[in-house]
Amino acid sequence: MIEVKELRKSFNGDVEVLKGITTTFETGKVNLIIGQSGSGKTVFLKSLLNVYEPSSGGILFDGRDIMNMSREEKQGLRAEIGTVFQGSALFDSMTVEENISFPLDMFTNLTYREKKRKVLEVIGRVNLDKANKKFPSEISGGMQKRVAIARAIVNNPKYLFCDEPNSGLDPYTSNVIDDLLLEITKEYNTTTIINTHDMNSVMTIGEKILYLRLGIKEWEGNKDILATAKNKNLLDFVYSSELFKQLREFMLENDQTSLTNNKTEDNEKTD
Ligand SMILES: Nc1ncnc2c1ncn2[C@@H]1O[C@H](COP(=O)(O)OP(=O)(O)OP(=O)(O)O)[C@@H](O)[C@H]1O
Repeated sequence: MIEVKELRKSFNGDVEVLKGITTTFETGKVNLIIGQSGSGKTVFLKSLLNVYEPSSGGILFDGRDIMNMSREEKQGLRAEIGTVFQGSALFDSMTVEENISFPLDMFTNLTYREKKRKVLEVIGRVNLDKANKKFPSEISGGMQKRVAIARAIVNNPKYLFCDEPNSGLDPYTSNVIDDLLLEITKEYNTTTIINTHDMNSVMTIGEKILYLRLGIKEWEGNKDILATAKNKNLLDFVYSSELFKQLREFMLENDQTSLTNNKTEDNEKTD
């Protein structure tokens, strides 16, 4: 679990980008951060990772506040975090297998055989068995994402951070990646935090959704209550596309029908 308390971030004492965000991300859940461009999603994610030092507030990784950690403790925590950054950020000159092994080379003293076993295990998990000797330039964008995910989970992380994991992917491949991230979150019991612009992800894997606007937590909830949310800014943002607007109307209509049916059933029971 990651608890965020009154998190603030400004750069060079200038304009405040994060304006006191408080929230909780539970273990074993997929947590999505959404919001317009410039709302502070990346700064938020990088502050949690301590790539940016927060101006004030608290960030507790299962009770351990990163703001009070020594350099060594931060390094220890870093080994517990898997990251999938935009564009996959793979090393072009390394094979798929070597890319995935990288965190094990960096953070562990495992033997060559142990590393190999772990690497092959996650390669199997993300269905890349036939690509392990290939270079990133020889595989598709979707496969590159799967390599990035395999690399992020190879060291059994407690926390998984993903920045726009679907960017540049077609809708089908995006779904495959979403499903994989959800499955991995359950299997590895990670606290998963994903920055996304993908409304399909929001509707399908958003176990928790945090909506940021102008550096403020404007709304939080989950995909099941999104359709009935009342926050106008959130609705304008999420349902800005005609397709999602229609989907919401359909969901609300169905909700209304089921409410009416329930009422009738209740009345019948009392009659
Ligand atoms: N290193 C930095 N120094 C100064 N200002 C920054 C820095 N990084 C981000 N900002 C500012 O913080 C604000 C939020 O940026 P951020 O990248 O977090 O937005 P975002 O919600 O992730 O947008 P997008 O969806 O386009 O990626 C922007 O106004 C941006 O200019």
